[in-house]
Order: sequence, then C-alpha cells, then structure tokens
Amino acid sequence: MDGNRVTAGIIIVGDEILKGQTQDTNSHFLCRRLFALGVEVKRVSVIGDDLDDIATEVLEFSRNYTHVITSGGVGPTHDDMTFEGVAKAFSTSTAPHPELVQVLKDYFGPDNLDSAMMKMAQIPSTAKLQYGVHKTTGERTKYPLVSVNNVYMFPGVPSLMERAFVLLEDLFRNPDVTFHTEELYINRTESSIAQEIKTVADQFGKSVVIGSYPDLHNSYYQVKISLESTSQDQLNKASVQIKSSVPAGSVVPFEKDPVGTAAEHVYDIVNSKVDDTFHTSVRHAVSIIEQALDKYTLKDMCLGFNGGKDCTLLLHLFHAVVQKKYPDEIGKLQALYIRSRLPFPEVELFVQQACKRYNLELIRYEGRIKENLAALKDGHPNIKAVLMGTRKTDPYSDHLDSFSMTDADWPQFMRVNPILNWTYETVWTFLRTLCLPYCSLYDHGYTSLGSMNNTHPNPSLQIVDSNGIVSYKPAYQLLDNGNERDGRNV
Ligand SMILES: Cc1cc2nc3c(=O)[nH]c(=O)nc-3n(C[C@H](O)[C@H](O)[C@H](O)COP(=O)(O)O)c2cc1C
Ligand SMILES: Nc1ncnc2c1ncn2[C@@H]1O[C@H](COP(=O)(O)OP(=O)(O)OP(=O)(O)O)[C@@H](O)[C@H]1O
Ligand SMILES: [Co+2]
Ligand SMILES: [K+]
Ligand SMILES: [Mg+2]
Repeated sequence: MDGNRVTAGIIIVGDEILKGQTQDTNSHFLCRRLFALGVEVKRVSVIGDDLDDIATEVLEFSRNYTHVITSGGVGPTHDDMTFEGVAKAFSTSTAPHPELVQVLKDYFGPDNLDSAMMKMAQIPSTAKLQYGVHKTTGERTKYPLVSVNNVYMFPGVPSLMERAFVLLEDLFRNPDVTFHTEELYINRTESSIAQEIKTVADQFGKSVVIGSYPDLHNSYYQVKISLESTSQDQLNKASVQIKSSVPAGSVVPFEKDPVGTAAEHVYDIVNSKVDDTFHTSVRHAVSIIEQALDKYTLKDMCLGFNGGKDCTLLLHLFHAVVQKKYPDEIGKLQALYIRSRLPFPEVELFVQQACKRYNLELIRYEGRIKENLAALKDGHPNIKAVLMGTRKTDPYSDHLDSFSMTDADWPQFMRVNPILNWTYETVWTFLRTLCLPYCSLYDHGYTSLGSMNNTHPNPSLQIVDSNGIVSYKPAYQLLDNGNERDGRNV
C-alpha cells in the first residue's frame, strides 16, 4: 500500500499574499486537482519573494515529497526569483535557455522582447521544459513549464496557473490510487455523536480517513462527516457502520448543489405519476411560469424578491424552468427588491446570497412599494410583468388569478402568481425536500417576514423551558395553516 503513495508539497511564492493584498486561491485549486489525481498533498507553504527562503523551502520539500509544485515568481520583474531560488536549492546557477529564448521570441514577437522579458528565459542550468498537450486537439502548448528534478514551477496568476496545470496534470497522476469519498449529513450536535464517530474512525484506522465538520448555519444538518478511502469497499463498510451507530433518523438527506440540479429535480416532480397536493401544486406553478415565458421575454419580466419564503421557492421554480427551457439565457434572471426602511439584517444578507447563488440581476429600491413601482416603470420601461410569491391567504389576495394586472390605482404591471393556491405546508415541503437555502429568521420562529418594526416570531412556535428561557421552533413546524401571519402587526 505504502509503495503506491504519491505525495506533494505546494509552495506559494509572493509578498502580496503574506501582506494580505492578494488572497491565495492557487493552493485550493491545486489541492483539489491533486486529490482527484490520487496524490496526497502533505503540506502547503506560503513564502515571500526572498531568494534564500525559496531555496531553503524548495530543498526541504524536494527531499520530503514526490512532487513539489511552486506557484508565483516566474515573471519578468525584479521581485520574480523562483528560478533563481530553485537553482540555489540545487546548488546550480541560472543561464539563458536557448530553446526558451526561442519560445519567448515566437510567443511575444522578437521586437517586443526586452531585457526584462529575457529574464523569463534565465532558468536553472539543469532545468527541463515540460510541454502540455491539449486534450482535444492533441496539439503541444506553445509555452512550456520549467521543472528541475521533482520541482515544477507554475505561474502565480490563477488563470495561467490553472490552464498550465490542467494540461500537465498527467505528470502528477498516481495510476494506482483513486480516492473515493462520501459525505454524511447529521442533524445532531458534533459533541453528541463524537464518541460514535471516534469508535468507527479507530476501527478503520488509516484505511478510511474520517473528518467531522460542524456547520452552525445550516438549516438541514449540524455536522458533515466526510469519509475518504482508496478502497470503495472499506469506505462503504465505514459508512454503514456510522449510519448504524448514530441515533436513528439523525442522518439526513442533503443536496449540496440545489441550484445546479434545479431543473432536474423540479421536472422529476412535474413528470412523476404522483397526484398529491405537493406534486399538483408544483406542476401547476411550473405551468404558469412556462405560460409567462411564452407571453414575455426574460427582459420583460422580473421576480418580486424580498427574501421571504414564498418568493424564495418561486425563485427556484423560475430558475428551474429557465434552466430547462431556455438554458442559453440562464444567468439573466431579473429580480426586484424593494427594501423596507427597516429591513432585518438577516433578510439583507439572504437577498445578497441568493443573488450570488442564482446569478440574479438585482433591481433595488428603497421605501414604499407603490412609489417604487412607479420608479420601476420609469427606470426599466421594458419590464411588463412581475412574478410574485403571493398566495390567496395573503391580505387582499383571495380575488387574484394566476395572471392579474395590478389594481387600477397602482402602476400597471402584469402580476404573475404561480403559487396562489399553495398551502403554507406545501411551501415548506418544497423548500425542505429540495434542501433550498432560506432566510435564517425562519429557523427562529418567524413564519412571515415584514420589517423589523412590525414582525416578531410567531407566538404559536414559542417554547419556554423549565428555567423560563424562551425560544422558538422553526417555521416549518407550524401546524395550523391559519396563523402564519400571527407574528405580523400589519
Ligand atoms: C410588484 C408588486 C405589485 C403589487 N401590486 C399591488 C396591487 O395592485 N394592489 C395592492 O393592493 N397591492 C399591491 N402590491 C402590494 C402587495 O399586495 C403587498 O401589500 C406587499 O407585497 C407587502 O406584502 P406583505 O405585507 O405580505 O409583506 C404589490 C406589490 C408588488 C411587489
Ligand atoms: N418589497 C418587496 N419587493 C419585491 N417584491 C415583493 C416585496 N414585497 C412583496 N413582494 C412580492 O410579493 C410576494 C408576497 O409577499 P409576502 O411577504 O407574502 O411573501 P414572502 O415575503 O415571499 O414570504 P413571507 O410571507 O414569509 O414573508 C413576495 O413573494 C414577492 O414576490
Ligand atoms: Co408570503
Ligand atoms: K473538525
Ligand atoms: Mg414577506
């Protein structure tokens, strides 16, 4: 087993990283790729642009690991000294490499080649040039990577480093090893399952590496347990062992990428043969969104999005339908957020995160809804229809249809209401079975969100413990559909 091990050490070179001016993302990229290649990364080191530091670190890494990957310090300026540092590590010097000089001439044009650029051809005398091969065309790359012994010197600019690495990754691949992984999600505290996990980890020793990662902000689980092994069989055994030793029901299903898999999961529901309230509600909502997309282009439409649960689920459905029917236009969904004067910070944060997650184009206003809809007409004359998460149980909404113009005394927009007939329970079934992220206030007893000055946790979710300490159950545990807005003053 040990004979098949391939290890790597990564050295990130750059003063700008140590000073906090640039955040290193290269080590994360390299660790991820190397892991997938069956290579164990044993150490990552970040050092400054200093000749002796580079030489010392490279020498030590070179002795200890199968491969050493450096990133940074291979450019044309005075502070780029990785080549010199590596030369020093191996007690040699740098000299212009004729082949590399030619490459630079071909690459940049002979007239553009100044003395600073020539420095990029000054490499350790024992260096090799490694050319990558394009996987699809089989063509050799124009610009080679420089290596000395087991040290490979990559550029620091992430896009260049990543491109070069992908083309050369066969240099590092360990053909004998594949790391198999599994993640288990557990809705108990880390301390309450620590003993059980330790027992399994001890039993499997080094054959299955087990990690435990608490997540304090997840609505679905409290601890992620990661399992990793070179043997699928051992991995499966450890997984079964963990599942049977933690309390029954504590391992929960979790979807890591609900946005990426949105269309697939939503249309599974749409196309299934089941006819219960949940499936019928989803089917109906999807058909209304599809109709809206027949009538309006994406530019004509926006989603009314204030971070509430109803528009959160609608955002997901909207995204799923566009992902399925208009895959080329994904990333162009427009959302309208009219922020109240006293928004909850949790709502603000959630809106921001949702924008990133779904790649929304957010149109933002602040203040009264009616006035801002007039501003929307002026500022975005293209928008004709607004998708809304309104349900019939909302105030003044029982007369609405799936397509209803705004009232006569309001700025005129088509209101598209795909979830008008959804029940409170169906809303939560949807959000929770698809593992969608939702505003954290809902986990603390809020069942409908307005502004800070008029919204409280729902009294029916209150729990008072024996010391008189008050807390609230999550919104999805509200049983009576009638009192969803009991935490609202308006
Ligand atoms: C795009 C849009 C159009 C609206 N059109 C109307 C309308 O025509 N008539 C009306 O009384 N309220 C209208 N409203 C206000 C809503 O009915 C509701 O009062 C508002 O969304 C606040 O909901 P909440 O009290 O449940 O948080 C509209 C709101 C939005 C975002
Ligand atoms: N300030 C706003 N900006 C944009 N759209 C809004 C705003 N207020 C309401 N809407 C639209 O009206 C719908 C109904 O509002 P409502 O507050 O009932 O639902 P929600 O906020 O999604 O969820 P919750 O009922 O839990 O607060 C929202 O889903 C959204 O589409
Ligand atoms: Co609502
Ligand atoms: K840990
Ligand atoms: Mg609301």
